[in-house]
This record gives sequence, structure tokens and C-alpha cells, in this order.
Amino acid sequence: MAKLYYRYGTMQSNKSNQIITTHHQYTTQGKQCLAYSTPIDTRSGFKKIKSRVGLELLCEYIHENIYDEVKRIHEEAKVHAVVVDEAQFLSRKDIHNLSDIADYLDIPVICFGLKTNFKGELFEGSKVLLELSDAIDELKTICQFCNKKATLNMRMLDGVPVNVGETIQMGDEEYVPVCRKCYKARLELVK
Ligand SMILES: Nc1ncnc2c1ncn2[C@@H]1O[C@H](COP(=O)(O)OP(=O)(O)O)[C@@H](O)[C@H]1O
Ligand SMILES: Cc1cn([C@H]2C[C@H](O)[C@@H](COP(=O)(O)O)O2)c(=O)[nH]c1=O
Ligand SMILES: [Zn+2]
Repeated sequence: MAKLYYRYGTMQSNKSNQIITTHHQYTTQGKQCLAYSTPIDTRSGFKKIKSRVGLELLCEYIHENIYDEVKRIHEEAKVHAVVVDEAQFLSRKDIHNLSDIADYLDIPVICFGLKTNFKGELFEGSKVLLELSDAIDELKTICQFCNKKATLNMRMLDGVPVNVGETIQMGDEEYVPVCRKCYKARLELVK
């Protein structure tokens, strides 16, 4: 039976790079792999996944009829895998639909995304993925301030760490990956 995978990490942990290389691994073997992201994050351009290394991949956006769409494509030509970027922004219903693709169409679904927001709290999509995924892997990078593994994302406003504001706010330089100790040295975690 196909699995629902969740590969999570902080910002800069190689998520977009890995989704693009995973897609490449399937397609260079002649295996159809469908790539999706969310319309929330348009930093890379319209319907595009872009990694910091410079790799780019065209994608579609997740929508409420995603299960029917993948089923229709799969009936025309076998789909070997579905890959999803920015999965933290998906709703509970979206993740349920993705799990149906694994369970009823027998197609592996590999989701990449952040675990927590800049306040250290789970995003909705991340929470449901942690609840439902068959396999969960952490992608790693290093804390901005020390040499430990980064586990949190710190939002910077004019170079100053902040822990208040809207949860969803696009950006690159506005965030840095940090370890818990370095986060606590600068900000209070939400209690
Ligand atoms: N010029 C470069 N050469 C090699 N690696 C790079 C370069 N620029 C960025 N990276 C690496 O790319 C990774 C971030 O890639 P990306 O997939 O965009 O991250 P994420 O999607 O998790 O935010 C980091 O590990 C960073 O070190
Ligand atoms: C921590 C955090 C991040 N975001 C946004 C910022 C970026 O646009 C994306 C994540 O991009 P990645 O490089 O692919 O990891 O999410 C946000 O809106 N709120 C947050 O708390
Ligand atoms: Zn640190």
C-alpha cells in the first residue's frame, strides 16, 4: 500500500531542493510524478517551485478536488508519485484528500513543509501531517547563532527578532533557522 510521507524542516533545510530532485528522479526514469504547491506562497512565481540553489519546477496548486484530478490523470497514464511543497499551508481537508490518494489510488504522496511557525506553534497542515503520515522525516540545517541543529524559525523585523504578528507572512530574509536555546535567548516561546 502506498504511503503518505511528511518531510519537514525549518526554513533553509533543503525542502524545495529535495522536492525538485525527487521529482527529477521519477521523471528521468519515465515515471509520471505530479508536483503541487499552494497559491499562498508565490515568491517563486506563478505555479513554480524554486530552491535557493536555483533549481526550478513547474507545479499546479492544491485545490479541493485534488483527489478527482489525480484519479483522472492516473486513469489516463499511471501516476507514480505526487509531491507537495509548502504543505504547512494546507487545510485538514486537503491533507485528508492527499491521504485518500495514497490509500485509494495507491500512489505515494510526499509532502514537504515547515513544522512550526515563528512562534513555535504547529501550522494546521503540519499538525494533520504529523497525525496522519505513515513516514515522517526531518530535514536538517544549522542554527544561525550556534552550531546546533535548527528546530525553530525566527522572524526578524528590521534585524530584530519578533514573536508577534500574523502567522502567515511570506519572506526569505525575514526568517532565520535557530535552535531552541538560541530562540529562548532572544525571545519568549508562546506559553
Ligand atoms: N549557492 C549554493 N550552493 C550550495 N548550496 C546552497 C547554495 N545556496 C543555498 N544553498 C543551500 O540550499 C539549502 C536551502 O534550500 P531550499 O531547498 O531552498 O530550502 P527550503 O525550501 O527548506 O527553505 C540550504 O541548505 C543552503 O545551504
Ligand atoms: C516560519 C514562517 C514562515 N512563513 C513563510 C515564509 C516563507 O514564505 C514560507 C516558507 O518557505 P520555505 O523557504 O519553503 O520554507 O513560509 C510564514 O508565513 N510564517 C512563518 O511563521
Ligand atoms: Zn543555536
